Amino acid sequence: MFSLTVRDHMMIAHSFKGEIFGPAQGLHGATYVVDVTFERHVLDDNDLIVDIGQASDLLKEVLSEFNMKNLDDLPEFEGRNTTTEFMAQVVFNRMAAAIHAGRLGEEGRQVAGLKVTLGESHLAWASYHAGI
Ligand SMILES: Nc1nc2c(c(=O)[nH]1)N=C([C@H](O)[C@H](O)COP(=O)(O)OP(=O)(O)OP(=O)(O)O)CN2
Repeated sequence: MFSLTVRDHMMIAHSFKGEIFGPAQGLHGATYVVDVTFERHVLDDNDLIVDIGQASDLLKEVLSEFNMKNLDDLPEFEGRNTTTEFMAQVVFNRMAAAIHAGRLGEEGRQVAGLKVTLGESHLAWASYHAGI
C-alpha cells in the first residue's frame, strides 16, 4: 500500500462536559496540527497517489469550516465533546465525502483509505483511520 500525507492546522475554541476533563470543562483554545494520509494500492498514470497541491487545498477547505470557530456554537456538535479523537473522525468524514464527490478527480476515487491525525500538542495526538 502507498501512502501520502499532507499537513495543515486549525485554531478552535471549545469546552468539555464531564468531571474527567477538569479545567478543560471551561472554554479553552487549541491549535490542532492536522495530518491526512491518503492510501492507495496502485499509483495513477502519473505515479501519484493524489496530487499534493489538490490534497492540500481540499484539506484547507475542510478545515475552514472549523478554523477560528468556537465549536460549542456549532449545532451538529451539541451534546458531544469535541475531543481530539472526535474531531479526527469529523475531519475524516468530511475528507471521505469530498473524495467520493469527486473533489480529487476521478483518480481520487481510487484512494482506498484515509488516516486523519490531530495533534493537540507535541505530547498528545489522536487518529481515525479507515477504508473509504
Ligand atoms: N482523550 C482525550 N483527553 C483529553 C482531551 C482530548 O481531546 N482527548 N482534551 C483535553 C483538553 O482539551 C486539553 O487538551 C488538556 O486539558 P487538561 O485538563 O489541561 O489536560 P490533561 O488531561 O492532560 O491534564 P490534567 O492533569 O488532567 O490537567 C483533556 N483530555
